[in-house]
Amino acid sequence: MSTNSPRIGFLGAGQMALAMAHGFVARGGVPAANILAADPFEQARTRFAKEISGAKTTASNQEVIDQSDVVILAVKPQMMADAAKSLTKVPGSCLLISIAAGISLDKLNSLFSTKRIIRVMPNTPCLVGLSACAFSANEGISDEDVTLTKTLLEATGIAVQVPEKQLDAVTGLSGSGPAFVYMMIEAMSDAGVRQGLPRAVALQLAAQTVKGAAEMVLATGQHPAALKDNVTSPGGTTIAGVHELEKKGFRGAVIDAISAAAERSKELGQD
Ligand SMILES: NC(=O)C1=CN([C@@H]2O[C@H](COP(=O)(O)OP(=O)(O)OC[C@H]3O[C@@H](n4cnc5c(N)ncnc54)[C@H](O)[C@@H]3O)[C@@H](O)[C@H]2O)C=CC1
Ligand SMILES: O=C(O)[C@@H]1CCC=N1
Repeated sequence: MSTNSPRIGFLGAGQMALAMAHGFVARGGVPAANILAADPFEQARTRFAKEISGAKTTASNQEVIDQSDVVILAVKPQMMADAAKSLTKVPGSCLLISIAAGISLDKLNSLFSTKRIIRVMPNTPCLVGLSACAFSANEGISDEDVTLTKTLLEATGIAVQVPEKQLDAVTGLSGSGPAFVYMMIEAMSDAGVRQGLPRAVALQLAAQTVKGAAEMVLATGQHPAALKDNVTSPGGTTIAGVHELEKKGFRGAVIDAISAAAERSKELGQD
């Protein structure tokens, strides 16, 4: 993307802005000099400038809007109205991309007085090029804006377009999902330690097992249940563990966790 690379701005220079900017520069061919991030907190600006070497920062949201072709709205949902109020005008030349959980396109249209807006739900693995992003575009958005958004997101991993009504479910599944998987990895490595493995060995084996199992699902296209059956020998070790997980309601707990996160996303949109 380096020739005619867009100038990319961020309102909010926190975790997600850093993860996405890193992906754009490392894998999207966006020159760091094309990135400008605004944040009211000096500490956040300093960290952003240090981690995205060559990027610029400012305390002024309007400066970002005026100097960018694409602006990622990367503030917490509760701060979105304040961020919008800090702007005098959003020029038509600027495409807005909101990554805030729960905030609908309708709400964003009214806050920012523009309809050139796309709503995205990314996740933190943007940082390592393995994000799972979904997005929905405002009615009337041009194909060029959709293609540009998809190209930028694909520099951080994968990007799928979904109807907006599915974005709360996406938020529960892949937006919040990394946290649930980290808990699983932590629990697996604790179990290894309990069985006598050194912590570093247990953690490495747990993380690689999750990565390898995920890759098997993606690379083979086989149903996870079939892949599970391949691991599960008659009268063997795996079925003993599967029985414990079923007794403890593992599937129900995962379904409830993702449903609770999706419900919270809906609530955030109504606040
Ligand atoms: N952390 C995650 O895993 C994910 C977060 N998101 C969404 O991304 C957004 C950002 O989340 P994080 O990066 O985790 O939060 P964060 O708290 O790390 O970053 C937000 C930044 O916004 C700044 N800020 C506050 N008020 C501002 C204003 N008026 N103008 C400009 N900047 C302002 C804060 O100082 C902070 O540095 C949220 O809306 C969240 O729903 C979406 C997907 C995943
Ligand atoms: O916890 C949150 O609200 C954000 C949105 C998705 C992941 N983190």
